[in-house]
Amino acid sequence: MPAAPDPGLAPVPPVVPPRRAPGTLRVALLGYGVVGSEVARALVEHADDLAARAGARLELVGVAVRDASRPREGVGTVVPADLLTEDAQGLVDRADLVVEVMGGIEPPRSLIRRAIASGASVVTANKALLAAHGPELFEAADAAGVDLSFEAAVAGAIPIVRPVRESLAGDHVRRVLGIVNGTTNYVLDQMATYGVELEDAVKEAQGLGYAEADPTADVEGFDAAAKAAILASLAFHTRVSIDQVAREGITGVTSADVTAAAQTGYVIKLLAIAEQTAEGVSARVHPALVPAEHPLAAVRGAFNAVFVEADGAGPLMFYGQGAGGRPTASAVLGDLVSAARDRLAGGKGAYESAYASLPVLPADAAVTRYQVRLVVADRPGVLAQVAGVLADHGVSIDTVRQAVDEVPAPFTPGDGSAGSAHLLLTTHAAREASLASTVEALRGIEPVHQITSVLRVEGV
Ligand SMILES: NC(=O)c1ccc[n+]([C@@H]2O[C@H](COP(=O)([O-])OP(=O)(O)OC[C@H]3O[C@@H](n4cnc5c(N)ncnc54)[C@H](O)[C@@H]3O)[C@@H](O)[C@H]2O)c1
Ligand SMILES: N[C@@H](CCO)C(=O)O
Ligand code: NA
Repeated sequence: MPAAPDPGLAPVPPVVPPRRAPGTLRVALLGYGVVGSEVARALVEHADDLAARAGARLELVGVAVRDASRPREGVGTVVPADLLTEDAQGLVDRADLVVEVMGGIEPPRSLIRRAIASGASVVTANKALLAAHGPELFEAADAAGVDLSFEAAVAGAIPIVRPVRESLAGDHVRRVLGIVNGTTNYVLDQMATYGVELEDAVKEAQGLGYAEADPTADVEGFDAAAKAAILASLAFHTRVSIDQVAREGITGVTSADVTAAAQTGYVIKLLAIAEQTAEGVSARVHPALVPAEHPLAAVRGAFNAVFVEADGAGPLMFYGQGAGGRPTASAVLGDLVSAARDRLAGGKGAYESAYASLPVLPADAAVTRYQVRLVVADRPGVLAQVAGVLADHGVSIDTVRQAVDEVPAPFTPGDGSAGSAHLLLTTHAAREASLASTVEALRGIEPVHQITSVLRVEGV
């Protein structure tokens, strides 16, 4: 009788069927601007590495632009000129993977739907589109069994979508505080560091390729609001759209505010905030005072950072470049390689979960602390009168400072009239609605000459 085979050497049947021979996946690129040109460059220049990582060659089969005859850097040298086309639909129809870096709602929305319907996976950097029409696109991608990936849409190069969606899928996220717009962080930093005026700093940010085509989207907080909606949806497994995000941009921030913040131990940042409370989810974007010692205060220039607080993990901070062609292309290419791998493995990757269906709270339900600067008559009893107004509205004072010699202008920008004093009140946490009515009431009392600024305080 032959000896029984040694179980240690017995052939083990393959559990996973062998992968099909590496082939080629056709990549359509929609848009050849700041981001698209860098994606195209990498696809051409790093083709061998990308093929080895993806498991198939990622062949750039076309680049959709508005005007294919216009000369463009890299076209004819890095990227063959005959790849440029004005027929985006025709290009989508002959692709396995579609990269949308055009921006705007249409035609990207229709093109992405068309790609999904034809069985292609999609990578997009388009936060405006996802924040407005994400659910319909995710549902279509789920139904078609294809990926719709968007790491570049939130905080550019920083891996944040994947960590929140996948690495934290077993935890309970409570709060996300993000500096998610490079342009406004650059502007506020230039104002704080060099005393540059807001408009001049915006022009510089445009020149550096950080700003959206219409920089109002950055300065007025729309771009950050789109990212807040996406982050809130991911973090809380629910759906939040951009029109549910309370939004205030940085145009009301003066150089006096920036200087006063520095003098009182704060930095002004435009924050995207997503929070879950017992009542639901709140998402908002506004300038805020961040304590100088908070990690977000150290985020300079056009850099982005997202601070996440989760029950199990505790505080986490994700930091890096949130804008610019190459950084953003890095996130797009990471998604592209993942989508290619998923496709070769015969399925789709991680998908969005919105099972929680949480109510999204109105703007005036947000609870935070405030710093109010005001100019009042300098006479006995005024402080008590001001404190009384706050008490009447259920807003509790944490600290009061009166401007004295060691805190010179611009902490004291008042009306310059004799006999006025400059107060700085910091409150305990209060509802936005209570604070708004408090400020209204303060404006109505005689000893208050001027309310110089009202800023929310976050990260304390
Ligand atoms: N620039 C950044 O730092 C950055 C960072 C993250 C995300 N994004 C997002 O990436 C996307 C692209 O941004 P960008 O800065 O590269 O923009 P861009 O304006 O520099 O480039 C857009 C490109 O799309 C093309 N295009 C636009 N509409 C078209 C149409 N209807 N038909 C054919 N082509 C069209 C333009 O010709 C151009 O080539 C946007 O969604 C943006 O929000 C940009
Ligand atoms: N305009 C955006 C680009 C990145 O989404 C910014 O300034 O951050
Ligand atoms: Na990102």
